[in-house]
Amino acid sequence: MRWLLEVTRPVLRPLLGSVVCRVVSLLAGAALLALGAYAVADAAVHLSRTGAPGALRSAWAIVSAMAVLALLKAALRYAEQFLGHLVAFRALELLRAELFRALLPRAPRLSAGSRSGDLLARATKDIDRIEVFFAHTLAPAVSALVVPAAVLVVVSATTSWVVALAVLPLLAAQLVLVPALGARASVRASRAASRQRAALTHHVKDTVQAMGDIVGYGRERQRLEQLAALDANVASALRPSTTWASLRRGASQVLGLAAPVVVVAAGAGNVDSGSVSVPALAAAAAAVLRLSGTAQGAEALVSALAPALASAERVWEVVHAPVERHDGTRELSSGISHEVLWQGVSYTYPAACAALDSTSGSGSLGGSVLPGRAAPTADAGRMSRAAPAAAPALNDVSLRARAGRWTCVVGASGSGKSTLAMLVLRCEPLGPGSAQTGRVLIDGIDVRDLRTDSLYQEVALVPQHAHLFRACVADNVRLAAPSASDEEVREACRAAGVHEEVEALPHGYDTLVGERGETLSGGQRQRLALARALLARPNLLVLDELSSHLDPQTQARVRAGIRRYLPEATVVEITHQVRQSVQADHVVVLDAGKVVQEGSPSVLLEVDGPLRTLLARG
Ligand SMILES: Nc1ncnc2c1ncn2[C@@H]1O[C@H](COP(=O)(O)OP(=O)(O)OP(=O)(O)O)[C@@H](O)[C@H]1O
Repeated sequence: MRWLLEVTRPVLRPLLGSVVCRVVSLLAGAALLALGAYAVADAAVHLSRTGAPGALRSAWAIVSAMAVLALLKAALRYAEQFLGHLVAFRALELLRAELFRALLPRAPRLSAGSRSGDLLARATKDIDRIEVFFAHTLAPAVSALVVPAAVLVVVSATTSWVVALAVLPLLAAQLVLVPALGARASVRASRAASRQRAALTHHVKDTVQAMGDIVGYGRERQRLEQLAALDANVASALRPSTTWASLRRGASQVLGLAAPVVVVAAGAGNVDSGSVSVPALAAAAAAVLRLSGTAQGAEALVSALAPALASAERVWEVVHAPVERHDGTRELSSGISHEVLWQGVSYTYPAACAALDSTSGSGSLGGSVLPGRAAPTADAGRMSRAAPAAAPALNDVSLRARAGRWTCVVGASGSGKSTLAMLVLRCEPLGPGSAQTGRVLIDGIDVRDLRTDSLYQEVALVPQHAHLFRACVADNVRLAAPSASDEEVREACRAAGVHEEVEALPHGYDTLVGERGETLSGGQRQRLALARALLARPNLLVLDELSSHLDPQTQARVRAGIRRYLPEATVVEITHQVRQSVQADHVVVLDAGKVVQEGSPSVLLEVDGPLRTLLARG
């Protein structure tokens, strides 16, 4: 709560304005009802005493006063809603900015080790739910205290303190006892529901992304069943909260309706003795009746606050997740090609990450997203118990990629090639069970000691599955260098061997590539990602399976283009294409996380060793 108020400090003033408008509007509402009741009771008393209706003159005065009060109430209600929503949307903006600011120093590890659906749920739904706290909770809660107090003072002054005192316990119960009923259980249930909703979001996102496969393999029914199960989980997680909310609402209404009866009962004696008039008592009963809705704001506070706080907690977790590794302070010299040295490197993936990965396609039912944080759900507990200790992806690997040379790392699938590349850019996931020993050095500096901006300025990674944004081709390439001219973008695309294909698109470089580049072929996507990396003119280029979608001729053209564009850069290429690796300056063969052979390809091909075996396998 304190954190929420700190983040949203800039909106606290309009929030106060919204609270004041609500309080005055509710007081106007109570006065409106009281005035009406007073007028009716006065007329009834007059009728019973004289047998004739009251004077028209006072009726007009009362109707006019009521009209003014009604207009005032409407205007204030509008102002309250306007300010409340202004505050809410501005608060959402502040919270989203806070979340994204927190993600930056944790990226790219956070995305490498997290379930993106859960992260998405925190950034969208959870933050949206906090809106309730600002727009619909604070003002009602404050007015639930202030308005009854003010009304009781007026009741005491216009009738008797006995009447005010008699109704006080009912109001106190409505404001304090009722909201406390099941409050903790509601917060617990809301927390559980938030986690289940995140699992649901993740499942929906997975399903939408894999729609083609799901329909192709006829798995629609299973996916729908899993969706229904996740939906049922959300509902059952919410059940205690909704049950308590109904009980609170019922109790609050009973107390609210009992209050005017108590006013009448307590004031009857005073009426008999003549110290309180019937119209005054009727007005007091009406005002107290009007309070029942106001006091229900306290009960509504608990019902609305529980999910808002549970969501706030989930956002807080991301914002306050430890930055596992702080940025370094050293810089790489620019303008020279760099040497990379993996020195006795072993790396094991986080166990939870491996377990989550293995369940992601089957509608997994919860789990933590943050590397380094224990998953708080029962499911996640089950996962981590069930997760076997992961085998190291790299096992004491030592190798050197010489400055300005082209080094190819080859090996069977799963031998650890991509992991090797990931460690250079420090984007390996961290979390329980992850372990790295040894060092990765660029020009003799441990990559962990480097400043991130220096690392990313000098080193570019073209990953296996590069992300293309829903934007035009040119803007996708420009991600690496936003100020690059059209000609520079074209030049990078020429070097990546994709220029002609882009020109042939309906709008050339202005063609929208669709979500994740779905309107392009796999090979075109890869080469656009390469063009993006080239445009940054890195001095160390890491290519992860660049050629997997390319025919041998295109591969040769792309390799020549890279060399022409970056003649001095060090290139580390991770590839399955053993045949193409023989064109490199240096080849490293990995097997089960270990280097089993390395050297110049011409020398390696002369001996009957792992490279020749891989080559023979094709
Ligand atoms: N995010 C991850 N979480 C857990 N284990 C992982 C993760 N990524 C890779 N691994 C495991 O680490 C090992 C090495 O994987 P890596 O991707 O480095 O191999 P690779 O040689 O690049 O494979 P491929 O050629 O198929 O891409 C594999 O056993 C793989 O299952």
